[in-house]
Amino acid sequence: MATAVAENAVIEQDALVNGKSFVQTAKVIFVLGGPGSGKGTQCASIVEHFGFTHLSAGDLLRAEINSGNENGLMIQHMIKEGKIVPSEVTVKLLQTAMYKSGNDKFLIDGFPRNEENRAAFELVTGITPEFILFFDCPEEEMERRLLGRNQGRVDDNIETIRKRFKVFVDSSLPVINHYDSLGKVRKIDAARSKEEVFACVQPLFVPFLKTNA
Ligand SMILES: Nc1ncnc2c1ncn2[C@@H]1O[C@H](COP(=O)(O)OP(=O)(O)OP(=O)(O)O)[C@@H](O)[C@H]1O
Ligand SMILES: Nc1ccn([C@H]2C[C@H](O)[C@@H](COP(=O)(O)O)O2)c(=O)n1
Ligand SMILES: [Mg+2]
Repeated sequence: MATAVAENAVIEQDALVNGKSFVQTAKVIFVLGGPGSGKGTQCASIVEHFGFTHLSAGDLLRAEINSGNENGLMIQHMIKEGKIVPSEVTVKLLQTAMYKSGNDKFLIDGFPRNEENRAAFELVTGITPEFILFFDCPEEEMERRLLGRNQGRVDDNIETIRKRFKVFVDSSLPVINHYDSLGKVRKIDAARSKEEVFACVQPLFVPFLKTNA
């Protein structure tokens, strides 16, 4: 409870930065793609070259499990089952992380995962994404990568992986299609090497480099 109050204070305090609201200055790119398509891997390279803050919704939720917070057990269960955690939890975590970062350029990885995520983020933050970076990869390749990832994730087992694939097709692809209808999707063939994928990603971020002019 005390933590929630403190986090709200951070958000309210930071409503204006240099006379501009955070919403007016923040640049957000949603990074989407199936489980194992390489979102986290590519985000790490984008951060290195373009100074974005990388916020993985999955990582924030996993951190919450270990924080002793009241939602921890619920989140753990949802992740083990490959299900999507209620938006009010995830949006709050993202919002807090954005304000705390002090940055104004964000890669939001693995979010929005469904229509509820999308609508809640837009309603609560008022932020419209610059574009959606979509890593398109066949399931067989994603499955191979996830089974070889070896990071001790409770959801990197074949049973949960199959559930996550189904949730991606049923709930996440419609969100990508929604943004596509608005002309906001930048689709990348993610079935190639990490370097080849990044070579396609890089030009999309050049406009976000700060110039001295
Ligand atoms: N282009 C690639 N070629 C081969 N392996 C890759 C490629 N990109 C990432 N990987 C590997 O695949 C695994 C999954 O990558 P990563 O964690 O970036 O995927 P993700 O989309 O973030 O997955 P999740 O949705 O489960 O978090 C990692 O072990 C990573 O090293
Ligand atoms: N918007 C989100 C993002 C993630 N989760 C949960 C459910 C996912 O299977 C899990 C792992 O996410 P990943 O690290 O693969 O991006 O986290 C969610 O509920 N809502
Ligand atoms: Mg990831």
